[in-house]
Order: sequence, then structure tokens, then C-alpha cells
Amino acid sequence: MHSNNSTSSQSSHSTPAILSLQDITIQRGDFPLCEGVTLTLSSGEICHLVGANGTGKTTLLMQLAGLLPLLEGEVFYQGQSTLPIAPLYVSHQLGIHPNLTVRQNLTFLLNLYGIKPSAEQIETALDWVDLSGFENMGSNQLSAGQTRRVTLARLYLMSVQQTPLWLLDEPLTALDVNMVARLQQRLQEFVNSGGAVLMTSHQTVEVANKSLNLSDYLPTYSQEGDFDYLEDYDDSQFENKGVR
Ligand SMILES: Nc1ncnc2c1ncn2[C@@H]1O[C@H](COP(=O)(O)OP(=O)(O)OP(=O)(O)O)[C@@H](O)[C@H]1O
Repeated sequence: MHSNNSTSSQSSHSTPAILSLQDITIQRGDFPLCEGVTLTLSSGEICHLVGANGTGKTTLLMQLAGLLPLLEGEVFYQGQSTLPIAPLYVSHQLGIHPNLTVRQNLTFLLNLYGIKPSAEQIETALDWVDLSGFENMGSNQLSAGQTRRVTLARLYLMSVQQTPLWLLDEPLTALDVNMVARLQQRLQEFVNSGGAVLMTSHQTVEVANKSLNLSDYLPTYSQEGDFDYLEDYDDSQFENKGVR
């Protein structure tokens, strides 16, 4: 893995990059979490988005998916400066409704991208995540890993034609080693067919061929050691007032 950021919306190839972030600010609420974030993501690339807890990885994916506003910087999606873009976005909150069956949930998730799956496609996708026979089970009866498998099953049926960019938030969490390997194989197939992936994970992502570390983009005031102003702080006013 390597960092390979660029300020251009063009990749080194003649076709535009699938995604280009130029000096964007990651922000939720009043204060920026990261500033000047820059990335170019082209066909064939799987970018591992890393950074300490709370640095803004989920916030960035939500901004790109149009769920939170982007206040600073520019996003190019397939060469066009536009937001919100319409990638596949898989939230770490899963989006599985407990009162629906597994089949109903998976059908709904695919409908969002214009896919009306046949019974056979649902079966095949569930088989891919080892949930054959779970079609009519209530989703409130699934384990954490099984719930995540339902939300990931859609990746089996989605292709570059629906969306060339997948934004995946913690897709490997709660999965056993076999499913982690199978999912990574699917990501590789997707980018080999022309797609690109931006994903968060606190685990190693073996198939990643790029990384973006948000810890490199913290605002100056939050960087370690930048607390000089505290040296002048006079706390004598609190002495003997029971304020300590
Ligand atoms: N629902 C929310 N409402 C308001 N602020 C939030 C909310 N969720 C997170 N935050 C704040 O936004 C900041 C960034 O959170 P975010 O979830 O993007 O971080 P992250 O890098 O994905 O963290 P983690 O590695 O723990 O998943 C956090 O510091 C948190 O204080």
C-alpha cells in the first residue's frame, strides 16, 4: 500500500479519474475535522481510508454520498464537479430493517440502485454470503455478522454499470476470516472490471493498492504539541475557591 494523492481531477490515463477530491474539508458540526484532503481514485484502485477513531472517516463517506454537506473544497466524479454523487454507499450502520425478512431487506437495498432482483438472484447472492435458506427469516433473528452479510450480499449483484464507485464503511467488521477473504476477492473483481473502491477498516485490507490517512490532514490546532497557548494560562484565580 502507498499514499498517492494528487490535486488533479485527471488520472495519469486519458480517461478522467472516477473520483477526485481537491482540498476538501471534512466537517460535521461547527469545527473542521480534517482540512485540505486531496485524493485521486481511478479505475482499478482500492483505497484504504485510515485514521484514528473520530478523525472523520465515516463523515467523509457521508459527505461524498450526500448525507452531510460539503462546505469547502471540490469533488469531481467521473470528471464532473458535482455533489451529491451517486455511488454505492454501504453504511456501517447497515440499514437493515429488523421487521423485514432477509429477502425483503436485500430486495430493498438493490431497488435503491434500480435493480429488481429475481428470486434466483436473491438466492445466489445469499448463497455467496453463506445465508442459503435464510430468505424468509426475520432480520431481527440474525447475528451481527449475519446482518452484515445481508447488507454485503448486494455487492454480488452490483456491477460497474450501476455505479463505478463503491464507498464502504467498515465492511469487514464482524465477518469471519472466510467471509473477509471472499469479500476482498469480490472487491478485486469489481475494480478489475473498471470500478474503484474507497473503504474504511481498522483491519488490514490485503487487496488495497492505495491509502489515505486522515491523520495527515488534521487542522493545525488539533495536532499534537500545539498547545502553547496553555503555557500562559493562569489558574491562580481558582485557588481557595473550591473550583479545582
Ligand atoms: N451522529 C453524530 N452527531 C454529531 N457528531 C458526530 C456524530 N457522529 C460522529 N460525530 C463526531 O464526528 C467526529 C468524526 O466521526 P466519524 O464517525 O466520522 O469518525 P471515524 O474516523 O469514522 O471514527 P471511527 O474510527 O471511530 O469509526 C467524531 O469526533 C464525533 O465527535
